Amino acid sequence: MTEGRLIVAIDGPSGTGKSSVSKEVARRLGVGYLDTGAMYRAVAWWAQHQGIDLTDQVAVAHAAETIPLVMGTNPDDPRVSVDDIPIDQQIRTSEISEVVSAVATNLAVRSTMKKRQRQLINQIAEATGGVVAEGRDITTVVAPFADARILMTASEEVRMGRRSKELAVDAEATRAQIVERDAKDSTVAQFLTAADGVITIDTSDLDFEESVAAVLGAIEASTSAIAGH
Ligand SMILES: Nc1ncnc2c1ncn2[C@@H]1O[C@H](COP(=O)(O)OP(=O)(O)OP(=O)(O)O)[C@@H](O)[C@H]1O
Ligand SMILES: Nc1ccn([C@H]2C[C@H](O)[C@@H](COP(=O)(O)O)O2)c(=O)n1
Repeated sequence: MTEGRLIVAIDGPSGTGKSSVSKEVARRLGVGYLDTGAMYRAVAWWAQHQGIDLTDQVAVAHAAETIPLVMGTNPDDPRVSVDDIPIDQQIRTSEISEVVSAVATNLAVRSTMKKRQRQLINQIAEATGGVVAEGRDITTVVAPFADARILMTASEEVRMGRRSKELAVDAEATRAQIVERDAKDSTVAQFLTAADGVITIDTSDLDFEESVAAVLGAIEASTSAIAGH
């Protein structure tokens, strides 16, 4: 740990429970939280709001550089706003879920996001004593220096079940979206298998509380290993 600041990086495919588990872990540790997927969603929403065609890579990259985005980092209320407009609901619509990969696979956008996310991680850790940051490339690209690096996985069936329960829709209706999005996103980020030094937690047979306990255990193991070094 750097000067008493705890940085936790969590990656994994869609629907594994990264956001809900990360928020709870941040709450229990009394540190901040960063949802990096929400940042890609915000860029997609902002670009569309400005009439930009998401296949126009240069215009979308410019939108990512200039977006007046403010990320809430309180795990109890991680509000996302653009130009002072709260957009939490707008960015989680199925319309945005369907198009967000076009933004997330734009390499110029990823480069801008990496800088912003790394800056935010350091600022949040400075302000609250630590941060739990989650996404697809946090353990590998954005914060490979994190004190604990975790890949959360779950079988496709379990992930679809969790997502469809949450959205109150048929599991089959979510299959195509989840599978297609992960396939596209995994062309630019490694979140299907763990990189060296990253601890894998398979939550397929774990309930929510057990998943939180497993992540807290992995953080404890990683930080003890660093302290004993
Ligand atoms: N271990 C678990 N057991 C049962 N349900 C869980 C578990 N973990 C998370 N859930 C539920 O699964 C749903 C999906 O979780 P969440 O949105 O946190 O996933 P995610 O990995 O962040 O997905 P995405 O990357 O698509 O945003 C939520 O309703 C959450 O409460
Ligand atoms: N670090 C990240 C975070 C997210 N993404 C992509 C993956 C999704 O297509 C999109 C939204 O993420 P979600 O809110 O569903 O977790 O952003 C990424 O490429 N890198």
